[in-house]
Amino acid sequence: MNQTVVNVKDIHKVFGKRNENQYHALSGVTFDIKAGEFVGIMGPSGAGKTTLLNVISTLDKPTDGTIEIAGTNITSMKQGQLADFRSEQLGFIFQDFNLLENLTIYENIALPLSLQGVPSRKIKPSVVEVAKKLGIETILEKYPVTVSGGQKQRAAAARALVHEPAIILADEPTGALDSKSAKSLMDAMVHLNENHDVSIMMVTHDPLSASYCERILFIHDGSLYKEIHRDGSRSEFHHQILDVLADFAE
Ligand SMILES: Nc1ncnc2c1ncn2[C@@H]1O[C@H](COP(=O)(O)OP(=O)(O)OP(=O)(O)O)[C@@H](O)[C@H]1O
Repeated sequence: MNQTVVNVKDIHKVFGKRNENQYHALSGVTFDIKAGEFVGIMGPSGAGKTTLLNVISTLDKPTDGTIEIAGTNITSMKQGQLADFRSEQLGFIFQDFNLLENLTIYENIALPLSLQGVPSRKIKPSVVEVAKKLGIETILEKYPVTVSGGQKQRAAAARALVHEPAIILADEPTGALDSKSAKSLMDAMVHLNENHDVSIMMVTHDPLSASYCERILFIHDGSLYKEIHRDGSRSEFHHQILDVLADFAE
């Protein structure tokens, strides 16, 4: 049986103080992500996707409910412990790459390990290995400004992966990429997921990027609206996704 990497149980998030205008951004969301799964989170604007990602990322606390990541209950952890947990167990990929411009691609990828105090002789093999997995081993000495958007996002993916986190959390990773770079990033993510057993949770608005996932959770008005699995081809799954999104437009 597959191990559970993320267990989200009856999560609520209420913004605003009691007696004021309160907003229920999440209302009882429950789901699991198993080790080695590639799960997409979709839903209309304002549905609660970013709020969900923030509470799973430990960047915000749910008002109620529990979240376990790699067997640890993060909802009961203190701030200091959370920072350590985040840097050891989570890998992040954002829309805008967040690479440091004055560091080389190599130094950017090495950053999570440098911050953890890993000696540099141990860092090098890890950086080279992850760069090979993402096909960017030839640009390691370059600076971000000199490489393409697609290469920057692969470097960001390598940085998210170098410390072997329990899960990669991606927020609109293809949002700033042209369609060719987006396709090659999604191919790279599928390769990591299928050949290296990397668990990924990705929030996206883009049905084509989402079609690379194995399973999509649709959030609507702070609740889980629907869940679909990919059984056939990617193009069939793409159509299934578009059908669910059409429900929201009605
Ligand atoms: N700090 C906050 N204070 C009050 N309301 C908030 C706060 N953060 C988010 N919200 C509200 O919670 C709801 C869910 O927001 P969220 O950003 O999670 O949606 P989303 O699905 O990620 O939307 P988008 O696709 O537009 O990014 C929105 O109505 C938003 O206005």
